[in-house]
Amino acid sequence: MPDFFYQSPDDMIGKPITEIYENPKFTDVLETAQPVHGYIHDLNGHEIIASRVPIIQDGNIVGAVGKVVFKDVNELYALTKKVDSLRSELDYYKNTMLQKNSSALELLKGKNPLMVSLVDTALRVAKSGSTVLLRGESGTGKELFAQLLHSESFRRQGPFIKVNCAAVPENLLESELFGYDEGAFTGAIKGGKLGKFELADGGTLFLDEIGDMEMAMQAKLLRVIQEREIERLGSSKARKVDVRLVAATNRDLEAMIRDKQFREDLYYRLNVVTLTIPPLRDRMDDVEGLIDTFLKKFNHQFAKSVTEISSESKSVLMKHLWPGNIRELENVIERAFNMLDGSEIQLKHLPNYLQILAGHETRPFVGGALENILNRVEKEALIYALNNANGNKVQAAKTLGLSRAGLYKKLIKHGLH
Ligand SMILES: Nc1ncnc2c1ncn2[C@@H]1O[C@H](COP(=O)(O)OP(=O)(O)OP(=O)(O)O)[C@@H](O)[C@H]1O
Repeated sequence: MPDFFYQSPDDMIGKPITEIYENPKFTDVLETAQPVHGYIHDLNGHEIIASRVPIIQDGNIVGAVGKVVFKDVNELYALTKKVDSLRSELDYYKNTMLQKNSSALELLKGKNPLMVSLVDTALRVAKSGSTVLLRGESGTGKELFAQLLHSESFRRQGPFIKVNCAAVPENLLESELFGYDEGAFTGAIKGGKLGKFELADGGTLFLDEIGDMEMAMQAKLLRVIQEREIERLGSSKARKVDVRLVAATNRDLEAMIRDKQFREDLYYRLNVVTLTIPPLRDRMDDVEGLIDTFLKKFNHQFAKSVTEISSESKSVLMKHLWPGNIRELENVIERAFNMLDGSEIQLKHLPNYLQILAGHETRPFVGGALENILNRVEKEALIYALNNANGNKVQAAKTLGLSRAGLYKKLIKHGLH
């Protein structure tokens, strides 16, 4: 315990506080009667975190108490770092738990031959430690594959850290990935901050939506992949990191390279092993199994016992093209759980855009001229995207990869405006 006052208690008792140490702040509390918690304060050369609280008797201030919460501000910074790292770990375990205790492997095992061989390849690749690029439409299960690559690797005891490159503002991504040293920039937390690369040391770093990373950041990432070391912002010290990289995207990276939006050299570094996850419409033989998985998951989550799904509903689910893939199917089942009161999912528990399929004899892509089929599919995708975005056209346009004007044109064409 540091000596804050450089005097013995006997020398201090009974003296005015202003004679013990220079602290006009402490006397504030006697005047304002307002408690202040957790402020950083220089106490005779020690940077502490303290609280001050008034003592009030019969409505009058009779004194005040000051309490040192952290005797050295660096203790708090160390704690913040620890919390940061624990939070990341917690996210990973929470996610795993949310899969209702099923491992990624259990979930990904399906009937579809394409998937069976993909999971087989993933299991082999998991052990190698090579960088993996996961490709596939949104909602196909790329993150689940990333978890599989981690949990089946020799790094499974290490951390699994995810960064969504599209969700972190461009100017923050660098410090998010590489961290920073104290004083790196205005507003930087004292004591610095660990980046995700360092947090993932000994484990796996999952870079989701890598196609949304800015070119300048891509160059920095490339350097880290090549050197296997990072430099925190504001530091010139290189730090070795032992991280297995898994990246994912639903973007057309090859087209982006042609448009000079994605670096070719980074592409080759990431593309050591590529796993392309098929869209759900190409593996309809897995739909039934997935429905069962989600029934179990939501029975558990909602404490219900839904055991049936009407044949009409089932046939609609087998007919739909699932532009939102497994995420869409999962949402549809979750929505049904919110609607039903009995133990059977019926047509009325499904969203409107699915109910209208009940009258159709076939899937939209069966029968007729290709142009008509594409039109039907397009219309369904529009309805789905709008529905999923709660009618928000800007968001729906973004999901569909259309400009706003482009979306309006298509809505008019299908009479959906
Ligand atoms: N085989 C599966 N069994 C059960 N749930 C699955 C399966 N595959 C995916 N899911 C679930 O579907 C949802 C979407 O999966 P995930 O987030 O892995 O997709 P994604 O391809 O990474 O999507 P995005 O590109 O939008 O990030 C998640 O809730 C996931 O748990």
